[in-house]
Amino acid sequence: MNRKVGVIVLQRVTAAILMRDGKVFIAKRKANGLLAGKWEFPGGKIEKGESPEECLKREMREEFHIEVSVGAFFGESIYHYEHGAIHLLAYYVQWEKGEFRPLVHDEFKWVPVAELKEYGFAPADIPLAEKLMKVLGG
Ligand SMILES: Nc1nc2c([nH]c(=O)n2[C@H]2C[C@H](O)[C@@H](COP(=O)(O)OP(=O)(O)OP(=O)(O)O)O2)c(=O)[nH]1
Ligand SMILES: [Mg+2]
Repeated sequence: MNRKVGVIVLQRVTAAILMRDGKVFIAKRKANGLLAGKWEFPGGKIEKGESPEECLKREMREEFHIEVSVGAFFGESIYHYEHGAIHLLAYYVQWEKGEFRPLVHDEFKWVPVAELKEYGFAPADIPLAEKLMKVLGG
């Protein structure tokens, strides 16, 4: 369920922290639409009756054509955009099968954690990227 904070409703959104060989998977949002051209940890809005884990599996299938398993909770961030407030929930995910195919993003990349600061992330992601650099950035 989305959480109501006073009159504000937080839209719950999942984000995947997917690592391979010390690099993390990030994706660039489309050049048009919300947060155009910003980098993000891919995922999406949690639908009614869905757990965050189920949401991430669905989103990674819909957006990259891959199957993942979802591991530990990594961290969260609340951000108030003009288009609404979001509660971003990040989980470690593991690739299981399928070839990466960007179906809704303009681009994706595997980047060394220490280089995350060079990318223009969606504002809600910045605390998560910073946490990742602190935990894994070496
Ligand atoms: N997936 C994702 N969304 C993010 C991140 N950071 C961030 O601010 N957002 C915002 C953008 C949107 O306001 C909201 C939902 O993201 P989304 O556009 O991926 O939602 P979705 O996949 O369910 O797509 P749609 O059905 O709305 O088209 O969360 C992030 O790291 N990952
Ligand atoms: Mg999405």
